[in-house]
Amino acid sequence: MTDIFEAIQRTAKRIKIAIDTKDIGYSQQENSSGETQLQLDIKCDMIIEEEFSHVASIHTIASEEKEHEMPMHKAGKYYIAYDPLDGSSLIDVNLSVGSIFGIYENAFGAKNMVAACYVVFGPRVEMVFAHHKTKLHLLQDGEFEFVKEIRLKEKGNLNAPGGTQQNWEPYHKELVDSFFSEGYRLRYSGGMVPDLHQLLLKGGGLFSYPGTADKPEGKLRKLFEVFPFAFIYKIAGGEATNGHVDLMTLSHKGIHETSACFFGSKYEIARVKEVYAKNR
Ligand SMILES: O=P(O)(O)OC[C@H]1O[C@](O)(COP(=O)(O)O)[C@@H](O)[C@@H]1O
Ligand SMILES: [Mg+2]
Ligand SMILES: [Mg+2]
Repeated sequence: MTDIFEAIQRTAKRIKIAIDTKDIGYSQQENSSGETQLQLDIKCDMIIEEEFSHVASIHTIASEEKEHEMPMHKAGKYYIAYDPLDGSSLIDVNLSVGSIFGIYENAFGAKNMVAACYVVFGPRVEMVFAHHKTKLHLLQDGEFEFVKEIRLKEKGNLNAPGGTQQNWEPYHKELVDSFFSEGYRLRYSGGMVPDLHQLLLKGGGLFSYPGTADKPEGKLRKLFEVFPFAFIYKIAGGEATNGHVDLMTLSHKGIHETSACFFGSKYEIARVKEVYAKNR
């Protein structure tokens, strides 16, 4: 696992340079989710593919920017699914973006996840790696330094509601509004990495990306967005659900499948489950 941890650190340093210097124009290509890829999405994907190709323990990779899985080393046991540049549409307005990694053993699938990691590219570069604990690292003078273990409180005070409100179910709107009525404050940038990072570091709250009339299974992709954050939140003492069941119990069809998702501290997720149970 240390070899993977170090490879991710190398990708983070190279992606930081790419973000700072690379032309951010659009490519002519779309990814498997039908989104036009930025030159930078493709560049970051190539950086990660290249760094992982040197790590013998990696068997196969899957990327948001690649249609199919890509085999790497036959003798390796880890399967890594990653989103090379999450929130890339925020680059041109200079908001924070990130990279997300789900690390699976023997095959892709929530039940096989053994570690997860994300890197936030904001005013500073930070990396959160969850294995047996959820640990924060900060890039300083070219090296990542351990900062602290992250633990969520039982209840937070931030609310990050994703999805097109016009298409929310009425009970979902009531749920979101009820947190605001309780004094929760709105925090939503449109980048799941900085939005979920903020909740983790400020003690908790709720991030939701529900199923809606236009996107019944939500927008966020299971293998490289939903499962990694579900794993990270659970190790940090929080919870993650699709409204009905723990996200880590879900199966997946294909590497780009999406799921409705809610991440938060225990109090908020219990409320989500209560409301969704009544509206099945
Ligand atoms: O604009 P919306 O519908 O709120 O969606 C925001 C979500 O989409 C994403 O940008 C999707 O990720 P990509 O940028 O990697 O496609 C998440 O980071 C974010 O939480
Ligand atoms: Mg993404
Ligand atoms: Mg992306």
